[in-house]
Amino acid sequence: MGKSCKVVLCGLASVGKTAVVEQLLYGNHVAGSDMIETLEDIYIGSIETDRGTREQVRFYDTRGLRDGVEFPRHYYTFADGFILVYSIDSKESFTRMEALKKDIDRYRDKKEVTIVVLGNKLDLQEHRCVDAEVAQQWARQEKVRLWEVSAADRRTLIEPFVHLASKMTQPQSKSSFPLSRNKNKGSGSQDS
Ligand SMILES: Nc1nc2c(ncn2[C@@H]2O[C@H](COP(=O)(O)OP(=O)(O)OP(=O)(O)O)[C@@H](O)[C@H]2O)c(=O)[nH]1
Repeated sequence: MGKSCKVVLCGLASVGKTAVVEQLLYGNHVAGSDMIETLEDIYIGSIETDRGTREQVRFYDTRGLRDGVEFPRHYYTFADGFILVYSIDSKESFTRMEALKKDIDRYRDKKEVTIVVLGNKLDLQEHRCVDAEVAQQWARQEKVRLWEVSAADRRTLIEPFVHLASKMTQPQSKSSFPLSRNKNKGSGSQDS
């Protein structure tokens, strides 16, 4: 088991942040169940990576953003990863998520954080307000991965969380230290 990574879940209120993390870890969220407003909850999970290792992840489920509620700045600097959640039936939640991504880029002082975006409530197709292709195009521009998921269907959550855990714990490539013990010039390579 490697080091524990810190992942912050954030987004507009009621988009399903708690539902997503509880469905992933416990498999017991029933969509539409009574909601309890989160202040901050911490979940510890063991997530499998695409290398077959298991990594311990601390999920910080944050207070949902509402009018007049700013996302606390300290999260920007201490997280190793972010899960930005919007709901496909709410354009406002997408706009708020975009603003969060901008603020992460502006305020994080770590060189690298992994960001995964979830368009939740995929089961509410008939109420869709955020176009899937427009969302994917935005994600490509921002160089982040985006999945549409439903907290009601745990299978939709596996791929994004495996991706997140794998990226956050990716071993440093040897080639990122190009000149150590190597007298040949120009032998370095760039991380993709
Ligand atoms: N249909 C449907 N409902 C969902 C889904 N995910 C969450 N919900 C419902 O949406 C409501 C809000 O879910 P929460 O998980 O409490 O949302 P949250 O973002 O954690 O809310 P705050 O803590 O207030 O920010 C609850 O009634 C959930 O059951 C989903 O994928 N589909």
